[in-house]
Amino acid sequence: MSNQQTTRDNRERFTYKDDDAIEKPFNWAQLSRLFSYMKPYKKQLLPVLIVMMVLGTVTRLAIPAIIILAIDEAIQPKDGGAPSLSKLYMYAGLMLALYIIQWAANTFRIRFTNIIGQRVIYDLRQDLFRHIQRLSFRFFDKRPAGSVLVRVTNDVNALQDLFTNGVVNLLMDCVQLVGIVIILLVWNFKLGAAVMITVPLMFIVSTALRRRIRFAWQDVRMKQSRINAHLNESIQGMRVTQAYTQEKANLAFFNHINSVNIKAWNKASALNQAFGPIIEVTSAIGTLILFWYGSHLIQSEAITVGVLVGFANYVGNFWDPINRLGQMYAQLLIAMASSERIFEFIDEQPTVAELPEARQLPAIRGDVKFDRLLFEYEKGRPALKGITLDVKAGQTIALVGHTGSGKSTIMNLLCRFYDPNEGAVLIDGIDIRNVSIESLRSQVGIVLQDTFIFSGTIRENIRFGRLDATNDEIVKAATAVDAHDFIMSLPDGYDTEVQERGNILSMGQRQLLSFARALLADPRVLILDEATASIDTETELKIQEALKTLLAGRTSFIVAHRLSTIRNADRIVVLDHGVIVEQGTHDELMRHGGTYNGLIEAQYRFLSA
Ligand SMILES: Nc1ncnc2c1ncn2[C@@H]1O[C@H](COP(=O)(O)OP(=O)(O)OP(=O)(O)O)[C@@H](O)[C@H]1O
Repeated sequence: MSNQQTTRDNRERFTYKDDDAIEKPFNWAQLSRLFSYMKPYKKQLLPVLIVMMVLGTVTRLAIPAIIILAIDEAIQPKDGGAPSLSKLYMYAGLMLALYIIQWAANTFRIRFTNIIGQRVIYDLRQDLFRHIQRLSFRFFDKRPAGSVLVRVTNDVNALQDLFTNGVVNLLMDCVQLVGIVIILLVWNFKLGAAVMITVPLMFIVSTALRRRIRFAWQDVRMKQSRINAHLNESIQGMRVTQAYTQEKANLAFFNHINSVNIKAWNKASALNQAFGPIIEVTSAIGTLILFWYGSHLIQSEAITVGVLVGFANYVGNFWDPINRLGQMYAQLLIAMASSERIFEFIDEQPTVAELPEARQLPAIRGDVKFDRLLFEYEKGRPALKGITLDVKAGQTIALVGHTGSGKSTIMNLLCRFYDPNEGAVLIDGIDIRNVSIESLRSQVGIVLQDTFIFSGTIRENIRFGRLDATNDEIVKAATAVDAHDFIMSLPDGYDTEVQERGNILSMGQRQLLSFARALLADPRVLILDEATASIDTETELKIQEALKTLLAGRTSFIVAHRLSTIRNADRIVVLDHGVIVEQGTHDELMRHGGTYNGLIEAQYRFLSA
């Protein structure tokens, strides 16, 4: 294979779906929704802001006026009198005072808006996380974890500048601009209008550029989002990458997306910088007009030198906010794009919704009935095709069948991670769609094959089953499933810190922890997805014993892989392509000589091969 070929393959190694480009620059409804997050702080924010903004703006606008007075009354008095040093000192003192007030007002405003801005960001992130936690499995099925992560981190961060100083600066710049325009026009209408004649010109020239800047930043955001999604996936899949020694190939792909990102960034920032010269040229033209036309007016004694100097000062101040507004425009666009992505998540409704009139599921006995369940994850591909099963409280049911036959799906419906397309799941005769999700899941426990261990101590990981459990109860639960000894052999016993996904624990140990967790939760109905990984015989025995303790007195459904578990079940339900094909005890099914018999014989053949 040629080198070139390899590079091309690497570029196409992973595919990430780009977000759609946003055509409209502004969506006012969305902007107002974004600003509604500032509402709770309105009362706190407004009075302080108004005072600080007025102080900042008035002092800034007053300084050139004092310069005019200093020239026209102290340095070269209009009435032809002698220059006055004492007056000059007075004006200088006044200017110094104004500068100090301006500095104090601005410093206070910036600190204050930073604090409020951070609170708004906090609220937004909190809102987003609260909502994401409510979303159903279907939502997560469709998206890589990385893309969800990026919205809670990067997209919310992108709003930071806007909320901390952006909005206030925008307001101040607008007020300052309007103030300068009014002052210039009132002071000398002709000169004012002449100086500002270049403004519409600048807007026309920059229109095309603004559009290009907008698309360029959008492109940068997409490229960054791709990097984030890939990074997340790479870190999560690091073991597989290293096991298959794919580091070099992955690096080549990363290099590709990384350099594409840099190119996009360079392009956008070059376009952004082109905005500066446009403003500089227009401001230079404005200044030329000012001095050319202003000196005419001085000659005809229509204005004084002081007025010309004051005008020059105001005109200088006039272009600063325009320049900042240009930059602010890019910031606003980024904020718009990010808020659209954030609101898309916030507007996503959980597909498994709680009825408004949902009642609490009373303490249950544990009778479970699946009534003619039909279910499909994707339209046209049914995963369950009419499942009916009646289970009495306290029974243990083993679900067996080929991979993809629908075992986990039945369990997903019992926990209400999804709702069936047709049919119903009843617990003690109550349709689980009519009760609150919390009251259901607090009585239906699930132990997954891939035990999830969170960062924290072993104790806290077990306590996950019931947050108000005492330390004694935790030890009791761990002892009951025979996890106590191994926990005590860890460096800090129950206080040993385990990292995300429990990397320091073995598979068997993780399973025992998850049993302890479930035992602590003490649900009436227990679902257990048995691990397929083979473990040593001693641990296997331990797990079987622990299982007995865990299952005692509960209605249990086990997606079973071990013959020992299957044999101990009250009933074995055999699934095939979303249909129950057989059910009965081990002996009955073996005698029957059907699918189950085939599965068991295949397992024996495999074990003795
Ligand atoms: N989140 C999902 N989105 C779309 N299809 C899915 C999803 N989960 C499962 N399926 C499909 O539904 C069918 C049943 O899957 P299910 O996970 O219930 O099988 P299973 O019997 O538990 O398999 P295994 O023993 O391999 O865990 C399969 O065809 C599978 O491809």
